Amino acid sequence: MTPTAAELDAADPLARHRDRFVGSESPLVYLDGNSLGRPLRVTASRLAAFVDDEWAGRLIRGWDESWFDLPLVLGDRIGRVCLGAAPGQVAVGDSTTVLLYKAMRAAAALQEGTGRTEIVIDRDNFPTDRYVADGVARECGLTLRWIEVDTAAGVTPELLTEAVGERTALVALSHVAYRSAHLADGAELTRIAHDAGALVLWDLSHSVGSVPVALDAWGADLAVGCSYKYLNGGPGSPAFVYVAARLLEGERSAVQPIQGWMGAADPFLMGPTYAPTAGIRRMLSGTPPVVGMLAMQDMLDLIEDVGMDAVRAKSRVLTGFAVERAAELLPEAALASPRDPDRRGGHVTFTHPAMREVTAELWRRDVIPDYRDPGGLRLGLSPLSTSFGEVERGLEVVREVLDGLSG
Ligand SMILES: Cc1ncc(COP(=O)(O)O)c(C=O)c1O
Ligand SMILES: Nc1c(O)cccc1C(=O)C[C@H](N)C(=O)O
Repeated sequence: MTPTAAELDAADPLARHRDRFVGSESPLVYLDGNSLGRPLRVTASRLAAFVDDEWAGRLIRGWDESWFDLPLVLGDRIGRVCLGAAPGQVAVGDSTTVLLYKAMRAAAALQEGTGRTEIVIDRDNFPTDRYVADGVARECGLTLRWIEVDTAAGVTPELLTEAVGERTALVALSHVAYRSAHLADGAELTRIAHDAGALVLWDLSHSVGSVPVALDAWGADLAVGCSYKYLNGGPGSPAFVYVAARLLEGERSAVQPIQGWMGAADPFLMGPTYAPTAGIRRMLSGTPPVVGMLAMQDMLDLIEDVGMDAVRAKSRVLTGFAVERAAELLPEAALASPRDPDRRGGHVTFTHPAMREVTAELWRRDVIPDYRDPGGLRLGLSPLSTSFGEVERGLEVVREVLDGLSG
C-alpha cells in the first residue's frame, strides 16, 4: 500500500529543513519551485548585512576585497556542490539566455574552419535555447539540424546517433526537459556527440540543485544553467556558464563575442583593444551583478550541508508520490513525465484538456503549479522546501477543481 503523505513527511530526513524557507508556514501550496524557488529566511539577514557592512561599509573598496572575484568564487562553489566540476571552469553572471549565446558563439568559433556547419538541437528544448541557436546559426553561417522527439522519451542515444555526423559542430541539449522532466543520459549523449567530433552544450537549468550533475566525468564541453529555480537565488538572479578547462587553454581556446572590459586581460589597464583574459573569467563581459549573487549562497550552504545525493533521493520519492497519488486522484489525466525515476528530474507533468483553466483556478485558491502547453499541469517539487503533504493537498484541490468544472 502507498504510504500516506503524513507517513512520508514523518520519515523524511530533509523535512526539518522546510521551515527554513519563508512562507513554508502559510497554507499556500507551492508547486512551482522549478520556476522560482522560495527564499530562505536567512537570506533576509544576508541582504541587510550586505547593505550595511559591504555596500555602505566598504563602498568601492568592495570590488577589490571580494566582488571582483565573486563570479568565479561562486562559480567554483556551484561547480563543486552541484555540477561535478573542478575549480576554474564555472563563472556566474548574465542571464541564461545571454550565456547560451556566449557559449554557442564560443563553440562556433572553436569549430570554425573544420567544415562542421550544423548545430543539432531538439524541438522540445526550451524556447530560448532554440531561439538563440537559430540566431547564432544565422550570424555564423551555420544551419540547424532538428531532432524530433517524443516529449516523454526525450533525446535518446539512438536519436542523437542518427542526428550527428561529420557536419555537426555543436549539440545543444537540456539535461532535464522543461516540460516532461525527462532526464537525459549526460555521459552517453556527450560520448555520442564527441565520437562524431562535435562539441556539446548542456542546459542545466532544471537540474542544478535538484539532480546531481557530473560535467567533468561526462567530458562535457560547455554548460549553462539558471540560479532562480533550485538554487533559490531570487527573481532574475544570474546564471552560470561552464567551459571545460581543456577549452580554455592553448591557441584555439574558447572566446565569446561580447568583448567587455571585465573579461579582458587587464580591465584596469583600459587599453586600446580587447584581448581575452586567461581562464574562465573571459566569459564575463561587464560589471558582475553582485546583489543578485547573494541569495543563492544561502541555498548552496544548505545543499552542501545535506548533500546533492540526499536532495536527489527525496526528489525521486516526492515525484514518485505525485505520480502515484495523481493516478488515484486524477485518473482522467495522463502522465507526461517518465514513470521511471531514473529517467525523471525534479518535476512531474500531467496533461488534460482542461489544465489551463484548472491552473488559473488553482492560483485563485492559493495552490501554485505551472501550466505548460499542450494541456500540461506542471508540478515543480523542490526537495528542500516541498512537503509530501503539500503535494497531496495540491492534487486534492486539482480534483475539486476538475469536479467543479464538470459539475
Ligand atoms: C531550460 C531553460 N533554459 C533557459 C531558461 C531561461 O533563461 P533566462 O534565465 O535567460 O530567462 C529557462 C527558464 O526560464 C529554462 O527552463
Ligand atoms: N524565468 C522565468 C520568468 O522570468 C518568468 C516566468 C517563468 C520563468 C521560468 O523560469 C520558466 C521556466 N524556466 C520553465 O521551465 O518554464
